[in-house]
Amino acid sequence: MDELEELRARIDEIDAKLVELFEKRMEISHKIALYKIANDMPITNDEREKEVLNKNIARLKDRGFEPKLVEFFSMLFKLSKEVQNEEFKKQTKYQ
Ligand SMILES: O=C(O)C(=O)C[C@]1(C(=O)O)C=C[C@@H](O)C=C1
Repeated sequence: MDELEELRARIDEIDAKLVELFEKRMEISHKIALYKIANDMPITNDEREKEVLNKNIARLKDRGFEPKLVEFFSMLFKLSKEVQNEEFKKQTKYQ
């Protein structure tokens, strides 16, 4: 295998793990939506988002990636809240 092929094979392995974890995160976010609906809570919790973001920034070995990680988590929160919003809409439709 030449170098590019090898590097792409490593990216493919990482992507497979990312997809698995992404799907798990979204499923848990969906469960959180059900809890929030049952307990009359809002979708967004800015404090929790800050906490999650800071905890994960602290895990970086190379702080140069911090702006990229901030973007990555902003996208995760956005998609997570979209999943929750879809559930909220479903539940309020027939009430
Ligand atoms: O922890 C929550 O309350 C969630 O709904 C999960 C989550 C997340 O995706 O991490 C999503 C929305 C909130 O604004 C905060 C965090």
